[in-house]
Formats: sequence, C-alpha cells, structure tokens
Amino acid sequence: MTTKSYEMAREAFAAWDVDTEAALATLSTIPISVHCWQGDDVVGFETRHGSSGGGIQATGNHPGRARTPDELRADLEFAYAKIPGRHRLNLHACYMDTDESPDRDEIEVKHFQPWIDWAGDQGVGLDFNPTFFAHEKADDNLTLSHPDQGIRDFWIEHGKRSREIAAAFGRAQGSACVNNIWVPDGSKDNPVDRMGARKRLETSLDAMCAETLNKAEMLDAVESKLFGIGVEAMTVGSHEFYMGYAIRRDTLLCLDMGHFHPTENIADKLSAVALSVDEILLHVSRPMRWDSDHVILLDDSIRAMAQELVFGDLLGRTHIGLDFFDATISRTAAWVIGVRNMQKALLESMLMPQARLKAAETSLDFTTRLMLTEEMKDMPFGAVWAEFCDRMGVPSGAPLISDLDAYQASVASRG
Ligand SMILES: C[C@H](O)[C@H](O)[C@@H](O)C(=O)CO
Ligand SMILES: [Mn+2]
Repeated sequence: MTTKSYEMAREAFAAWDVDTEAALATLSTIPISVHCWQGDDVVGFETRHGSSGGGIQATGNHPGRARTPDELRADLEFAYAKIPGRHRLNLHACYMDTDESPDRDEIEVKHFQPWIDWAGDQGVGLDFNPTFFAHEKADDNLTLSHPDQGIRDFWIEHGKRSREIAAAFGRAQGSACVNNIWVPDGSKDNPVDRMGARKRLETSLDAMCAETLNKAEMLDAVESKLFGIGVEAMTVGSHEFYMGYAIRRDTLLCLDMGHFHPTENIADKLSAVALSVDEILLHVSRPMRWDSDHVILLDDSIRAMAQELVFGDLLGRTHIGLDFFDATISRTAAWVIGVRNMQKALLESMLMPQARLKAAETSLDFTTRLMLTEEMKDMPFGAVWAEFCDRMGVPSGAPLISDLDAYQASVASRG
C-alpha cells in the first residue's frame, strides 16, 4: 500500500509534469555492478602474494574483513538484501575460489566455478577484471608495458585467460560480462621514453585481445588513470591513451571518477566520450585530494554524473560500476550506502523536469533554468525513494541502520 507521503510527493512532482511511477519503473531496471574488493580491502583469495599493490591501498582496520570466498559471499548476500533492485557483482581475478594455486597465467574457468554457481543461484550477473597488481611480476609497477618481453608475455597470458573466463561468465548468465582492464604501469620519476612504453602497452593489449569473442558474452573495457602512488610522473595508460585505444579497437572506455585531476568534472566527460565510443563503463568513486576511493556520498559529483546519464540518454549504453574501498567502517555498510546513493542520484535525476530545463536552456533562458534547478531542491525526493525501498522489500531509515549494525556485530569477531 502506498503511503500518504508518497501520494503527496507524486502529486507535487506531477505539478511539474514529472511522472514518479515512470521513474520508479526505470530505476528498478538499472543494475549497479558491486565491486567485490570493498569486502576484503582488495586482498583477494590467492595463496601466493606479491608485494606490489599497484598504487592502490585500502586504509583502516575495522573488524569483519571477509577472509574467504564463503565469507565474502555471505556479506554480499546481506548487502544485496538491503539494496533495492537486482544488481551485479564485479569480481577480480585474484578472488578465485579453488583449492589449487594457479599463477595468474594459469587461471581457468574452473577456478571460478563456485562464483558462477553462486551467481546463478542468486540471480546476480557477474563482471570481471584481470588482476595486474599484487604479484611479484608487477613489482616494478610495470606489466603489459614492461621492457622485458617475458614479463609482458606472462601478463598477456593472464589477460587472455581473463577474457575467456569473462566470456564463460557471460554464457552462463545470459548477459555480457564486462571485462575491465586496468594496469598500474607507470613511472615514479620523469621517463625519457614515454613513446616506447605506450607502444609496448598497445602491442600487448592487441596481443591479449586478438581473439574476437562474442560481444553478447564478453565486453572489453579499458580504464585510464592520471597517476598513482609510486607512478607520479607518468601512467602509461593515461586518458588520452585509452580514449584513442577504445575508439581504434572498439572497446568500452572506463571512466573512474578518481582517475582525473581533482578539478576536472568527470560528469562532463560522459557526453563527450559517448560521441566516440559505443559503450561506457563507470567506476563511481569519491576521490579526496587523490584517488582515495572513499565511499560515494549523495553529493554534487554523483548527482552531476547521474544527471548526465539520464539527461544525455546514456543509461542504455553505460555500465555503472562502483570503485571504492574503506576499511575504517563496516564493509557491508559501505556497499549498501554506496549503491543506494548511486540509485538515489539516478532517481533524483529522473525526477527533474528535464523537458522544461532543456527548453529553458535552448531558448537561452538561463534565469528559468537556474530557478528550476534551485526550486527542485525543495522537492520531496525522499518520499519517492522510501516508496521504492518499500515496494522492493528493503528497509530504509532506522530499521536499515539497525540491520547494518546487527550484521556488523555478527562478523566483528572474524580474525
Ligand atoms: C581494484 C580495481 O581494479 C582498481 O580499483 C582499479 O579499477 C582502479 O581504479 C585503480 O586505481
Ligand atoms: Mn577503478
């Protein structure tokens, strides 16, 4: 039964020609790809470990880190139950679930079979990522662009196998698995041969992706980065590098909100790159002074991103993934808060009087545009969101907080 506050909200939005029912129906169809690595601080489940973190690091020591695939799956099941709608899981190769100890160039579909089975049972679609960090052969902060052909070949093989695993995920689940390629390669100090490094990266990517796989099963994406810890002077896979690569090789382009200069508006990039690539992958994140990967808030940067997706009609060709990892708070709460904030931002954008705003802009009536956007801030979005949660059978408000607290208490004794 709909609440009185929702009925009032529905009428308030209708007065601006906004259909809340249509917005709720659309929101229920948008999957968010939930990143597995928030659950265990990007550690993974391999038995062999290297020292290289690739310049990414989860900080904090909150109790409850998932130590096994079973613990991670239990945490995910809890989190999904507190998030309205049906969503996906973004799995990294280092989260294999097997008694064997394959090196990265030896991974096979069988090492991920428990994830495929679980995802099928849960109705969760899987996305995938080769893992080019946390390995002794990545300790130079160079992988696919390493000057040593042997090291490049090792990582090319890892990438090939990852694509096959992603395709197997896609076949099993009946929807394309996005296979996102991020390599940490870069240079701490000023390099003298940027061109050499970039040519090597391009050649390696080409070798890795040489086999044409069915796009209905697997979609390659490439993720750029401005800089990382230890690679301050140059990242080989910069934005310009991958933008060009994605266009030349017809892959998805991944835009991570933490991978640009802090003054850049990442939302502004969506419409620009959408004219050159068919599909986009987003890593929605919250950089604070650097690529710190804080849990996303319902803040202006997320709202702007969501508004571009909705107003630019980009939802149909954008895969929304999250990328943050905070180990100072409950990891399950971090997932729930982050995914819900992304959904809230999308809902708010869908509830904007888009036609009126665009008409004002087209007629150069910037006063009306400004008045409208500011008036909208007083609209009862919360009542529509609460209705969505209610219809989807998930709690919000105080009951949600007590569920999150109770689950955290139940995992706090993990060693
Ligand atoms: C674990 C992910 O692959 C990683 O966060 C990557 O997407 C990235 O953003 C590195 O900074
Ligand atoms: Mn990322």
